[in-house]
Amino acid sequence: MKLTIIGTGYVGLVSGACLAEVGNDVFCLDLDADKVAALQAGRIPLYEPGLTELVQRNLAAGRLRFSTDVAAAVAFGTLQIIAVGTPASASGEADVSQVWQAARAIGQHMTDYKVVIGKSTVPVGTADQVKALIAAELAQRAVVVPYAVVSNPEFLKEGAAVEDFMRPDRIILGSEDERATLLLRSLYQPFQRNRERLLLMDVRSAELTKYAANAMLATRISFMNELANLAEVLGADIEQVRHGMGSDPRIGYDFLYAGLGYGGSCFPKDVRALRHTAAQHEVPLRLLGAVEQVNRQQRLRLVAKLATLWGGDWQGKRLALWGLAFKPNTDDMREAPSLAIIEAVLARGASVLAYDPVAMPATRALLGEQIGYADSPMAALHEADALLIATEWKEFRSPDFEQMRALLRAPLIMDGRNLYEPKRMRELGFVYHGIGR
Ligand SMILES: NC(=O)C1=CN([C@@H]2O[C@H](COP(=O)(O)OP(=O)(O)OC[C@H]3O[C@@H](n4cnc5c(N)ncnc54)[C@H](O)[C@@H]3O)[C@@H](O)[C@H]2O)C=CC1
Ligand SMILES: O=C(O)[C@H]1O[C@H](OP(=O)(O)OP(=O)(O)OC[C@H]2O[C@@H](n3ccc(=O)[nH]c3=O)[C@H](O)[C@@H]2O)[C@H](O)[C@@H](O)[C@@H]1O
Repeated sequence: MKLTIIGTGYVGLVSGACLAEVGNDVFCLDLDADKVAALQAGRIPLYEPGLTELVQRNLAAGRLRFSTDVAAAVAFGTLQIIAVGTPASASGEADVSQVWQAARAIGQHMTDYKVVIGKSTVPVGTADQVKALIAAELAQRAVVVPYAVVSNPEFLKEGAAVEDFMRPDRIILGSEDERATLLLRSLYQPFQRNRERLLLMDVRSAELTKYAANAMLATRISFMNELANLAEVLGADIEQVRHGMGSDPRIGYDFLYAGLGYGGSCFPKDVRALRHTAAQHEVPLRLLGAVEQVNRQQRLRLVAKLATLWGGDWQGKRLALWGLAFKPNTDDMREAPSLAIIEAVLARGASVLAYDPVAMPATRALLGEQIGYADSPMAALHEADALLIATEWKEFRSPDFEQMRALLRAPLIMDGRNLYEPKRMRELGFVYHGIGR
């Protein structure tokens, strides 16, 4: 099939590369000329396991192309997949201006049947507005061209994006147009393995499903973080509680890890956007208000603990920080808990020496030399008064504890991801604080 992806960010690039991999002819449009030039040369502007090989292979095979040419992009695909950003605006509302821009471009240039597919996460009603915007552009041009608008939200996770796209748990399709539904069924047929994974529903329900899923996962995380704080004062261990809870199939093990709160480009903005939509319709989502509040506090949980340990005396202290990215296997720093931690530590007058296997360039672009960057986890410990772990990268799981103790000025570990066994750490001579244990 010939298809166009509008917006070649995380979702657009992964979708485009995966759809090309199964044999489609894919045209990726982006307005960012530098990004497009890099992609044309096979350079990927983000860190995502497996993506570089996938893009290079499909570029070489001629199934994948990158361009800034809007007219050519609209002319190319029968399917026009909108995957532009929908960041939070100051009020928390999703800013859908990039979606409007994409819709207008389609209306301005289309000359034959198009299925416009909303893949960006957008408030309920956006597909209807996209439809109206295209209609207005066609009216302006005084032409009649048939088209359908459907909703097909994306559920991939950063760090496992290629795998998630290639083997989705489910594909949500909001479509009220039979011809469009048939085309999308055949587009996704190669990704369905042994069973039907495509759930067909009306457009508004599909748009809401995306927010509902992210809000539910964020709720589980805040629930566990709040419970962890209780476990700590009760002398229980949240890790053991997590195992006990997860073994009930009605609860399940996924997304029950207590930690430093959720970050990333989606949970924070989507929870906010859903609350905003609800408030607009005077249906307050009280639970989600608490989910956000718990999350904000959780990011600084270990800084607050450090404050009780260090008292008011932070001047001249140095914190070693392992992990900057909001989660492992990505260099994405959007809403990373590490940023809130760094800000609080610097504000109190201490310094930070950080190490992250991939996110240091992205952090430097944001923070410059406000913090130091180490070449290795061990180098970050040099003359540090404590180590704080903010991201559970695999390479932090089994370090040389003897060497760590020798390097740290004080053997204090604040483990925001519960990587180690508290008892063992104490036996090794560390003062060890995890989350909820
Ligand atoms: N990042 C993720 O893991 C996931 C994101 N989503 C949703 O997918 C959408 C896209 O997210 P990301 O890929 O992270 O965004 P992003 O910000 O990484 O990429 C968006 C891209 O669109 C381009 N763009 C903006 N306006 C354009 C236009 N009019 N024409 C062509 N290109 C344009 C930008 O230059 C940028 O490269 C958002 O709605 C997000 O909520 C959904 C699932 C997962
Ligand atoms: O809409 C989106 O963009 C995506 O948002 C999340 O994906 P992502 O943000 O890439 O990463 P997650 O693995 O979900 O982690 C999000 C945050 O929650 C935290 N988390 C996750 C799981 C857990 O048990 N505890 C926990 O604190 C992570 O550390 C991270 O900061 C969803 O998992 C995807 O399904 C969705 O498509």
